[in-house]
Amino acid sequence: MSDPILSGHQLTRWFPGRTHPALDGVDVTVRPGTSLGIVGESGAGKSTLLRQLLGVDRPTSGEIRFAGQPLDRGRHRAFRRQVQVVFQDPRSSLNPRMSVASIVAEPLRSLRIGTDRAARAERVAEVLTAVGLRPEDGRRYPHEFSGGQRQRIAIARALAPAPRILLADEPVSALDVSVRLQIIDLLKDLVDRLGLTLVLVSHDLAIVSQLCQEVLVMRHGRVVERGPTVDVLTNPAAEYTRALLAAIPQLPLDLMEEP
Ligand SMILES: Nc1ncnc2c1ncn2[C@@H]1O[C@H](COP(=O)(O)OP(=O)(O)OP(=O)(O)O)[C@@H](O)[C@H]1O
Repeated sequence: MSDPILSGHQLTRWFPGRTHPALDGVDVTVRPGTSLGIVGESGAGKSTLLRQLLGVDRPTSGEIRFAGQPLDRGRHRAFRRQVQVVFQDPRSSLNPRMSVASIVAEPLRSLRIGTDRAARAERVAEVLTAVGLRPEDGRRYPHEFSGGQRQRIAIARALAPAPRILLADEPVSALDVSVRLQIIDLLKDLVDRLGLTLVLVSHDLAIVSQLCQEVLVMRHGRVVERGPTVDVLTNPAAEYTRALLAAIPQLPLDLMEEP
């Protein structure tokens, strides 16, 4: 088995004024080329865990390691290039005053990738095409796009610096039901095509079952169950997982296939 690319060891996170920790001794291991889903109800600690893996929030105790090294000095350039994120709501994550091309090029500028404007413009056109938009869409502004297209723009921005790891926090839950499947299919396709490592937070086990090989079930800041998604969904060990499963109207038909 390959070494983890990203891992968290005994992560605990207390927020001031709270009587319980948001994370309580969580271990998580992400191996290159795999996909991990983090599920649980609202308040379980999923987003807090993702923010730790992204290095934007520090654990009260415990350690994040990236490529075998502790991330204790903060997010160094290689980390910021290789670990990118897509958030839930593209409306608030895209600056309305910037053109799509500027938005997508932003990580290239801040990470000083690409020597000149022409090289950056070429990369922007490339990633817009990869997410199903047109290079000329770069001249337009976020409000001119639908919710699903705006999430495609956010995904293009995340892909621009050619990351190895894509973190996604509820990437389809702000979208109309009709476009959710399109974005799930796009993520699936990109992960396969680019060999990305995916860590996906979702309250929805059905979405995790479509995108992730492994799943980690959280409750009250702790991991209650983990394992291959197919095993956890077809034969859940924890009562809590069974309750989450019972809340899904119908599991996808392809559940038994490898995602
Ligand atoms: N900045 C903060 N200050 C205080 N408490 C916080 C903060 N961020 C999160 N919490 C608390 O930590 C706990 C875990 O929150 P978190 O957002 O990680 O859960 P979640 O599983 O992602 O839920 P949701 O699906 O609702 O986002 C909750 O009790 C939440 O209120």
